[in-house]
Amino acid sequence: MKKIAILGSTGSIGTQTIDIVKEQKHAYKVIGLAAGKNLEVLEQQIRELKPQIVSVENELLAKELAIRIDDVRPRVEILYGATGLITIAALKDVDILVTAVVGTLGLLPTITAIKNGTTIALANKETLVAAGSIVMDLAKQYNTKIIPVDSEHSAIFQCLQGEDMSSIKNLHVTASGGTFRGKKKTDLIGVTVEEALKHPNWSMGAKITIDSATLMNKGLEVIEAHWLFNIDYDNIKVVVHPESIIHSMVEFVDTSVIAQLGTPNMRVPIQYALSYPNRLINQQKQLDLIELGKLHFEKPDTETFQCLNIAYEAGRTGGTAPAVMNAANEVAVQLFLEKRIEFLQIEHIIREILLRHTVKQNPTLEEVIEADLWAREQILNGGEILCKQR
Ligand SMILES: NC(=O)C1=CN([C@@H]2O[C@H](COP(=O)(O)OP(=O)(O)OC[C@H]3O[C@@H](n4cnc5c(N)ncnc54)[C@H](OP(=O)(O)O)[C@@H]3O)[C@@H](O)[C@H]2O)C=CC1
Ligand SMILES: CC(=O)[C@@H](O)[C@H](O)COP(=O)(O)O
Ligand SMILES: [Mn+2]
Repeated sequence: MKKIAILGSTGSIGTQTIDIVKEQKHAYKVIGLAAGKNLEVLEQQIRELKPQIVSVENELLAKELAIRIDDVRPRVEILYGATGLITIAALKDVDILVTAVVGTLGLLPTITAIKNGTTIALANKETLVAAGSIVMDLAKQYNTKIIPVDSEHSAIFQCLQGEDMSSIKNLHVTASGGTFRGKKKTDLIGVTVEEALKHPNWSMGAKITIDSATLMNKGLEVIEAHWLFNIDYDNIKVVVHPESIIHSMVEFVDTSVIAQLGTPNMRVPIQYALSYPNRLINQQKQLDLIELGKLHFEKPDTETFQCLNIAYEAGRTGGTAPAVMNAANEVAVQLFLEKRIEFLQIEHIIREILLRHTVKQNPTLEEVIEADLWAREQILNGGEILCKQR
């Protein structure tokens, strides 16, 4: 039986991970859970799974949770804040840590788990975007496995099993195109948060759904693929595939292309990350190609959705550029979700912050964190004019 801990247990990836754990009771035991604010869902998870230790966003929530679960036996240790996440990541007897929080909040717990030798099922792509070089170097140094959960990277990882990495010619990362696929810049003026949150194929958390609509999600995934598979940016291609059935492909030097297919369902890559190197029988819907009939492919519209090229550029620049881009994106998306800026301002803000930034090459972890905080501050404290621009 594998012991697991989940950071972000109440979110989209977190709750689906728990569905799998409940379905495969014989295979997994949850010993740690971390959530933000959603005490209702967390309480339910604690009652069902009886973890040893949990964490929430702040002290007040920790106190409220303690009252809610006062009757639960054996008693559950309750922590909070960044220390709570790091303490759970540092647990010695966890076999797999699922990192399913959003944003660079996941960085320090991931590094803690790597140093602990705990296998990571990585959903939290922002960690690799901000500090890919540091994270991958540490994983190598501590001989810690990082297994991708992100559907595209899980697909590539599956396609690469038993393959020689030197035989890879190109990675082909598929993109749904997001909710505004086919729209032009003028169509995007004044689009609402509600419209942007309607992903055509996947039901996901708010931040990644907006990232998908701007194509920044694909940009983040290109950088994630660069670090996970050690492939040059020139050899990572993005193809729009509106059905999200092919989750990504690997093209080899002999022109063969291997793809991984499935219905758009995150439970499959999550399950694979947990059961790797084995596959477990499950109750998920089987893909029916005859029912589907056709699959489509097109070039990404990088004129309308500029975030994809911004990410390629930041990735190629390297150093602190991806961390700054990622932090600017996190803040801009949050401002959009709070209806404080327009959809099109997201890419404008990211570009502007990158222009203001002096890139530091080969940054230390502290310098990455400093760059991340600098970008956030630029927008939130000095960005009045930036955010008002329409
Ligand atoms: N959703 C998906 O299908 C996919 C997601 N990913 C990636 O996985 C990650 C998670 O995404 P998703 O599940 O959609 O996000 P959600 O927004 O649905 O979930 C985020 C989780 O993080 C928790 N959280 C927020 N703040 C804190 C905090 N301060 N301390 C501890 N926990 C906190 C939330 O808790 P609470 O709700 O209790 O506040 C929630 O459990 C992202 O990096 C995303 O890019 C990758 C591929 C697919
Ligand atoms: C499910 C998953 O992995 C998401 O990252 C998904 O890929 C988002 O879809 P887009 O292709 O629209 O970005
Ligand atoms: Mn993805």
